[in-house]
Amino acid sequence: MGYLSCNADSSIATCDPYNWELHRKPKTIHKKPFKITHFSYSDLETATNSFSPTNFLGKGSHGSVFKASLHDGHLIAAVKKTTAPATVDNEIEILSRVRSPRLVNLLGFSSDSVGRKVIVVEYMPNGSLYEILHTNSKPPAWLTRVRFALQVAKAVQLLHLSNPPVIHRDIKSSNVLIDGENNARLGDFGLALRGHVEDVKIKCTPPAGTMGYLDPGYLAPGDLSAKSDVFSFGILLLEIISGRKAIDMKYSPPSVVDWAAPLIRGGEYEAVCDVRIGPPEDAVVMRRLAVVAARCVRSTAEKRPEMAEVVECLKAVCKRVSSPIWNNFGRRVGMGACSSSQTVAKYEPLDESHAEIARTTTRVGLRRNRKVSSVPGVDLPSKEVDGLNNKDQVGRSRSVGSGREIRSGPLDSNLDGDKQLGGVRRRRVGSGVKVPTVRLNKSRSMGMLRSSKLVNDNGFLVQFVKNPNRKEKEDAKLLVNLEKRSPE
Ligand SMILES: Nc1ncnc2c1ncn2[C@@H]1O[C@H](COP(=O)(O)OP(=O)(O)OP(=O)(O)O)[C@@H](O)[C@H]1O
Repeated sequence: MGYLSCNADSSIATCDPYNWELHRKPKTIHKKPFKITHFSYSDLETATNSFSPTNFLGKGSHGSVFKASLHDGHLIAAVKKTTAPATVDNEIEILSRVRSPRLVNLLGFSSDSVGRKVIVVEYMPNGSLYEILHTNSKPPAWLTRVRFALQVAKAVQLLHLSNPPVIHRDIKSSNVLIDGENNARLGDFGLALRGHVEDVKIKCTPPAGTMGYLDPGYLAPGDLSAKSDVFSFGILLLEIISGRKAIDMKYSPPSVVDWAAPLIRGGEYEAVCDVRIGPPEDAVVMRRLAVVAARCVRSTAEKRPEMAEVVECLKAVCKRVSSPIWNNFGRRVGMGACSSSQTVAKYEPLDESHAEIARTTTRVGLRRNRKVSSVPGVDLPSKEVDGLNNKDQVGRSRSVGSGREIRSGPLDSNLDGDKQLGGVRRRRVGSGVKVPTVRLNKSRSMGMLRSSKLVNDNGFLVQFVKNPNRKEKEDAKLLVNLEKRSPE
């Protein structure tokens, strides 16, 4: 069973955005129907200077993206040429049914002389969140980070509230693009699935995603739920807070969740903030961001919050960051309040030596995240996770960049530095909760890493409320509220 595929022409012909019902319509949905254009390929060739290097915007795991100037320069678009036709069909099918200012929207499509489809989407002139966080010389300030986090959370919420829901399956910083008004938008729907989790289509689609962001509990088609997106969003949030990549071999542990989870659990919220900008002035901001990220990456999917809850939490955080004077009024009286812009300026990049010292010292190399995707024809496990044994398999497709095959045999796991190869096994941990442990081989295991401590303690929030004296009342209330909605 492979990617979802559909005939683009027919999917577009039958597409009607008015039928895109939502359980609860977020304000961001466009009410008007939108037009998907079938561009002539020669027009796209002209618009991209024959897909010339000067128009090249970037390369992903399935193809390249070019800037196109259409309609006499009145429409600037991005044209994606891909080597994986199924992902294009899927992206066209899904994006023709949903549209929002929070998404990189579909403008149209075309086919070359041999029938390979290309997809035309809105052009995002300000790069990706990955670049902003990891390659730009000036790291973004807290307000920018929180805004981006909120905007992505809204995008994911919108997808999950659609009817039928859309599960993106590939939320990561390189799929968050920044538009001309400096707003974050979620793009790349090549792996997205539209439907209810009990639908045969979803039940038959092998797991896919990107190493480092992939829900460790998503091992078989039947494991998929919107909570897998919540997990990936949690990793993205940790990345936004810390400025660390989802997986970075410069650090030990390389996985951002394995590094951040114990710190957050121990109440060391500021330890996970990006050392280049220091913690936000308002300590509550850091605490809330860390708590919500930690909840999103909980190993038990049911215990993760819904995106609606994450959105509400981030909205509140956004308010606090954008109005620091009001929020910190009590604290600042007598200390001299500073303006919002001053607050931001205070945490602009520290000098390089400071940042260097503050970083973890175990640097062993650099590695980009890899996309793993469904492989047609892979023999999938029929049993539930509880019954996984050595014969169970999850298909993995080619890795990004390296062009090497990722094992499609039994998964190897790497937990607590365990480097053994082998099949899927189970571990019983402190809380008595059974957790499937998946072995990845040494060089490819990072995406499946997770904190055993996180599992052992069976959740962060229990830890947080152990020492209520150290927390502000308001935070305690927040945690209790969050926990109530996601009972143990
Ligand atoms: N709409 C767009 N506007 C501007 N640049 C874009 C747009 N879409 C993609 N890009 C650029 O092209 C690059 C490749 O995008 P693509 O979606 O193919 O892959 P990716 O998300 O980086 O990786 P992967 O394929 O593994 O998800 C992006 O990193 C980005 O720099």
